Amino acid sequence: MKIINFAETNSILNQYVAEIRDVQVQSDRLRFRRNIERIGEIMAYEMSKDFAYSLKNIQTPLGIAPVQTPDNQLVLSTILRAGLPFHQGFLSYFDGAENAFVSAYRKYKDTLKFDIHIEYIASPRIDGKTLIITDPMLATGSSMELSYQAMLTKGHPSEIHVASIIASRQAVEHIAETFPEDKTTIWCAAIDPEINEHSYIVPGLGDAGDLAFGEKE
Ligand SMILES: O=P(O)(O)OC[C@H]1O[C@H](OP(=O)(O)OP(=O)(O)O)[C@H](O)[C@@H]1O
Ligand SMILES: O=c1cc[nH]c(=O)[nH]1
Ligand SMILES: [Mg+2]
Repeated sequence: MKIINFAETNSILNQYVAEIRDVQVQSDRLRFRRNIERIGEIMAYEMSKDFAYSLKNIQTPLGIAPVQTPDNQLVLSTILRAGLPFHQGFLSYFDGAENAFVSAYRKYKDTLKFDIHIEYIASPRIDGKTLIITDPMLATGSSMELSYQAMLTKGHPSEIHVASIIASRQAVEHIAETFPEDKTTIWCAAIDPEINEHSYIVPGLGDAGDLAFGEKE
């Protein structure tokens, strides 16, 4: 399994990651969502370098221009709700992609224990396609794993890209154990060392869904 961690390279992306983590800045919801979207845009651009390309001859008003363009059939899937602005960032670049949406939420049994519930999936067939699953937070990795299992009811992709912004070390290990080794790549902007007793990433950024859209009751 390939793991691409953008924190290992200095780029402007680090500024956006710093802002979504920063308690003084992250409460500006518009900026929070836009930063997540911008990280999605940059990640999409970097990911596009991994696709398969072929030469097309493009008719311009003055002649024929040879251009290498990607041939992958993309399915851009996200996990509601925090995934929405991240998904939008990818979609701004991969505008021809098909889209899938999965709902996954933590149903608490008490303050510490919870199950992940998947209640909604809207997806095209994914057989032989490049599946990109976006979710800004990978804490335990369970939402990502169960969403992927739900996507498999729609077929088998030829390759899988798991895209997150902040992943815990534990989640990266969990994805490595539960996704097909030979066709999965994990893309993230940071790998944080731990999760706490509430399964929140530390230092992380807090609750991405609440920061983007407001607290749930
Ligand atoms: O790796 P896990 O331990 O499964 O946790 C990560 C999940 O938690 C967040 O969603 P959340 O459940 O907070 O829902 P929300 O997007 O509606 O806020 C996040 O967007 C992931 O989907
Ligand atoms: O740290 C975490 C864990 C789950 N969901 C979040 O939004 N943040
Ligand atoms: Mg949340």
